Amino acid sequence: MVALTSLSPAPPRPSLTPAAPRRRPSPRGRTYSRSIRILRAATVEDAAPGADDYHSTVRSLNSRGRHVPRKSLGQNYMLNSKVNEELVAAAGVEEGDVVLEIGPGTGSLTAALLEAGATVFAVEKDKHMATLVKDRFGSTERLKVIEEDITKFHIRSHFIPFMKEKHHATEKPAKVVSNLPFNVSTEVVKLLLPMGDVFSVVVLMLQDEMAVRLADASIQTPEYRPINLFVNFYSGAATRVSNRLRQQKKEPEYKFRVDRENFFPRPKVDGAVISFKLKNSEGYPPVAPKTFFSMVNSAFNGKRKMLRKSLQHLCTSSEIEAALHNIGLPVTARPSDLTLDDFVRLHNHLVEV
Ligand SMILES: C[S@@+](CC[C@H](N)C(=O)[O-])C[C@H]1O[C@@H](n2cnc3c(N)ncnc32)[C@H](O)[C@@H]1O
Repeated sequence: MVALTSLSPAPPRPSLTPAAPRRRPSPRGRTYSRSIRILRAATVEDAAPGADDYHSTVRSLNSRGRHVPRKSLGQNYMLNSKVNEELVAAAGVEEGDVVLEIGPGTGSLTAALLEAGATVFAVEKDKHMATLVKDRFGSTERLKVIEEDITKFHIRSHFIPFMKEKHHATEKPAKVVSNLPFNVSTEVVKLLLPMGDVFSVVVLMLQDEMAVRLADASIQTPEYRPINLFVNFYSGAATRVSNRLRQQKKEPEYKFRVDRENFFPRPKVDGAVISFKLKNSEGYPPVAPKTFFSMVNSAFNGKRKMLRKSLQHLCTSSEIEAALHNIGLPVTARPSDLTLDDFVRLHNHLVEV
């Protein structure tokens, strides 16, 4: 039986010493990793119906022939129903909410969302898991399962009509709650954050390291990257009041760490839950996102270079120096010295040149 550890609060984040994988010889003389051994052993276990613990997860996986979790699809299933409940609570899901869930897997988080009274639109890439989750909740009208790859799926054209139908006349925005496959998390974050007209809150289980980088990276640190500017552009408090509000409540919010022992099979890294409050377009900085992020990416291509050098394809270095001077920054500034507001002002000065 795998040991489940409880949720760990966000700060401080103690470092964990990963347990050495236990191995035992297989009947054919090969060795199985611990997770596969657990999968085999559990087929004979009796699980409490409906409980999303280790036994029921494995039972679901075995229900239509033995299904070995696929690493390429980031199939690390949640064993701890408490974590699912915390994910649902982090998004403030309530009766009547419409929620997008990416990768329902065995449906353990889906069950917690339905239990909270939500209507769920679930997108699952694995045909086997999509069928499994459809079978599990077959009779409810509060669930739609689509077998698709979220990175290729046109969310707007499928989700908005569903949301309108389920919300009837209300204008209430939807939410996203998901235990994401770690391998597509950056792509999914980039896909979802600019959708503030559809979603108010996005709560995701990510790799802990990524959640920390998104929530904590500040200027003049090596972790500060274009993705942090992207996150601040599309989520958090509106720019005009951002600095003051951010001091009151950090955005995005790192909610809690989830030890790797809570997943099956156990990944090599811990997970963490992060919450983004999406802005709608009135809250975006006053720039065209396409040209703005093209400038930001160019600036960070030469991360250690001064902006007067790395942005030379846009303007002459003296024009860049003048723009930096005009916005109150040293002419020798590097990209990691600039906040989102600084970049916006620099962009607008350079565009006007
Ligand atoms: C980390 S598991 C989470 C499963 C379940 N929600 C849970 O908490 O146990 C990720 C799930 O996402 C699915 N998945 C992987 N890549 C996907 C993609 N590109 N689009 C949609 N689903 C995907 C996997 O098949 C798997 O079911």
